Amino acid sequence: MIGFIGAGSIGGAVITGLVKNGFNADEIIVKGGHSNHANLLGEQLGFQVVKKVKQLEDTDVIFIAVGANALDGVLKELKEIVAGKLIVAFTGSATISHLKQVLGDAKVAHAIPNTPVKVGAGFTGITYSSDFEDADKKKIASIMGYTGQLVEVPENQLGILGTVAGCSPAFLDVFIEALSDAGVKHGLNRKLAYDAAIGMAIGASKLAKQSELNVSALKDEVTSPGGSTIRGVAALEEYGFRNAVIKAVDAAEE
Ligand SMILES: NC(=O)C1=CN([C@@H]2O[C@H](COP(=O)(O)OP(=O)(O)OC[C@H]3O[C@@H](n4cnc5c(N)ncnc54)[C@H](OP(=O)(O)O)[C@@H]3O)[C@@H](O)[C@H]2O)C=CC1
Ligand SMILES: O=C(O)[C@@H]1CCC=N1
Repeated sequence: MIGFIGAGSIGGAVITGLVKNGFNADEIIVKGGHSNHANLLGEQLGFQVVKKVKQLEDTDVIFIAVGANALDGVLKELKEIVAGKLIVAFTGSATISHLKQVLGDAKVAHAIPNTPVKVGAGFTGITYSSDFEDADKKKIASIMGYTGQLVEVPENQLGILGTVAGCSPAFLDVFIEALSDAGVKHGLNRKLAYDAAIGMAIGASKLAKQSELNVSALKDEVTSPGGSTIRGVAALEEYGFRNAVIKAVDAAEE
């Protein structure tokens, strides 16, 4: 059995990705928050929702998906049942040392998933406490594997990895929205403009993933000499697109 504390944006996305990709909903127990959100998701996906952290006693892995303001309250309750369990916190501000300090001897991990976990195409960075054994890591990997890729990194790289993979779905969504706005400005209807922009993002990402060429060379393949694309690339540079992306990551990191 696995447990979740919190089923908001990221908790809900991970749970949805698990269930939609074949993880048995009967093996999931969720401790919800103050709203009805966890109950509604539970009705949709078929997992059990409980009112107290203590009711997660029979689980062997617990994912914490609450925000920073609720973390310490949750950890305090968790301490009573933590023995022998693996604890994985998604809370952005959590650190291994803080989790260890409050939970004592528990094996803890800090992970930053991204919202594409919801469709099994996620990219999650994770850092484990030093007492995590290979079998423990395999157990977490076998669960998170339902939601996409899981990559272990040292704790000092988890923040930036979480920004590059975890915040950036919002950056890409803004790009897709802007591209579709431009299509509408030039006469496409909104649905076709979104279909084209999203279809391109999926296709170009798939090509970048599968091709032996790096993205710079893939860009070169699109930019015909004297053609329209290089003029668009030049305009992106003129308006500081590359720097805007770097500044967005800087801002998120701060
Ligand atoms: N959104 C994302 O893409 C990502 C978020 N994160 C991190 O995950 C954390 C949560 O973010 P996000 O999901 O966006 O935020 P949300 O506000 O969407 O979700 C937080 C959830 O926690 C629930 N909650 C609060 N207190 C408790 C409690 N005591 N017991 C059980 N549940 C509780 C809330 O339930 P209710 O509203 O019902 O009270 C809410 O559904 C943040 O620290 C964020 O940095 C990490 C990676 C990606
Ligand atoms: O905005 C946030 O705080 C979280 C962290 C990664 C994605 N969303």
